[in-house]
Amino acid sequence: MESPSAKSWSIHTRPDIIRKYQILERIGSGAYSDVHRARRLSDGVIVALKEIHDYQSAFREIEALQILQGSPNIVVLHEYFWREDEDAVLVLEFLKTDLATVIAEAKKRGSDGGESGWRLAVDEVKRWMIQILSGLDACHRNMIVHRDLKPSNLLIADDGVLKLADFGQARILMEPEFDESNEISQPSEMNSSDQVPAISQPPAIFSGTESSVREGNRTEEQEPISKEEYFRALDELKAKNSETEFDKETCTYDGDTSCIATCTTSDLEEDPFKGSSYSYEMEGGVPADDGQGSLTSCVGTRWFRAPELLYGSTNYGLEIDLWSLGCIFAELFTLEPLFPGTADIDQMSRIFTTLGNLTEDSWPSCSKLPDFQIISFNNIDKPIGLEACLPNRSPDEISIVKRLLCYDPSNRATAMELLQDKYFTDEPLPVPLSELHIPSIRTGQDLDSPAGWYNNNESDSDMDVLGPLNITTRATRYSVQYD
Ligand SMILES: Nc1ncnc2c1ncn2[C@@H]1O[C@H](COP(=O)(O)OP(=O)(O)OP(=O)(O)O)[C@@H](O)[C@H]1O
Repeated sequence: MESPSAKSWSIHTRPDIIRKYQILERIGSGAYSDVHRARRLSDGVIVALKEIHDYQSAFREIEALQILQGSPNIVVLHEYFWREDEDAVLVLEFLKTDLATVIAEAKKRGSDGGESGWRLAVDEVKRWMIQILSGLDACHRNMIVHRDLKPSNLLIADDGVLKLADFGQARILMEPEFDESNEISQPSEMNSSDQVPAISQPPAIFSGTESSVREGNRTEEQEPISKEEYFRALDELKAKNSETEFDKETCTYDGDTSCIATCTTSDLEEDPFKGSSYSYEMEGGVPADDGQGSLTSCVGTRWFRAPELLYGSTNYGLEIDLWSLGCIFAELFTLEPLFPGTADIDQMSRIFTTLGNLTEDSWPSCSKLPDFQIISFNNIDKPIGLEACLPNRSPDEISIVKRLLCYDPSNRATAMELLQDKYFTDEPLPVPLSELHIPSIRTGQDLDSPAGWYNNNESDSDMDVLGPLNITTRATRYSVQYD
């Protein structure tokens, strides 16, 4: 596969795009995408053109965004261009900044001796949290698991509206309930081969238009569903997943998408503690979401990755996003990443050091996780505890993070449940959007990726306090101990 940079010029040569958009500067790039700011010629509106160099990511992003259109906290997809022989180009609403920048700026204000010190005001934090929860609730109501939630994927508009973005790793776990009143209208000019939900082959010609973008069929206004209903649906899904027929049509190989490494036995064959092991991209393509209904554990960004993914689970659910959310909320409270692991085992060590060992007591059936028998950690007698990681935060704030960072995924609070938490109706009330501090720029760096962070920060790891780790390797098993 060509590198993104090798292809990034191609958008300038696409007549279908330059006929409608004046391409301005490149504003960002991800593992498999280049993003340009552009002006829509018809009305001068500024948009973001996201050129995706990977078929699977493009497919996933378009599919998820079409389902979620209409949800206020999801990035708007205006239209897209996709021809068989070219990269997909998504026309997205342009969003000036992101939550990583909000956190970085607040931290900078603190270090500059600003009055708010090293924290975001509680009423602002609440407004950010509500928006993130609303966006995630929309995803989960549609059985879409985002799989890469992190502050830099939470984009922010000028008016303070926060939107979940970067759905390149998203998966639809099952079709949302069919609701006739929200039936998707296809544009008259599209024939059946153009219909995105049926993508299982490389696209013929896709040029979605605003009118083709599916109305979000479940939004915030919908009736809350109970946790029981939610997990019943999930159980049904998992049962369905185990049937080999499941998902044959839509499950294909990730290939070399922006897959972030997980703790698999193959990782362990290399030294997992190499300080520079920040290269997550899989070489040669890893079979992922294997077409047998299993999902890949190779998703997300390490710091926000749930324990079940670190242990190689391929049968996970929406709850992996809830773990990421717990990490994001903790970071909003402290302005520091909660578990900034330098490698997957270091990631696990940080989690266990804080929350205690993962055992059958904390998560019945955890020993069935694929890599559970392969890696063993020393017994941690006195975990640090989340309270210690969230100094000077209120019991309600700590409780919210605790409700998300549960080992047993079924114990994690859903986004909908958290939206009803009294924390959001207690004083101080969330500020109106207009009172949020919106950074005027984006840091331009993926501050919540290990590479970005380590380029910019001294390590203040709790592991430094604990001393170096000892790793004992046995034939197929790793044992991790603290000195
Ligand atoms: N709608 C948008 N408005 C403004 N900037 C955007 C928008 N979408 C993406 N960007 C910018 O482009 C960068 C890359 O986009 P994105 O994260 O969606 O791509 P990716 O290839 O999926 O990234 P990753 O490697 O993090 O998975 C973002 O960090 C952001 O700076």
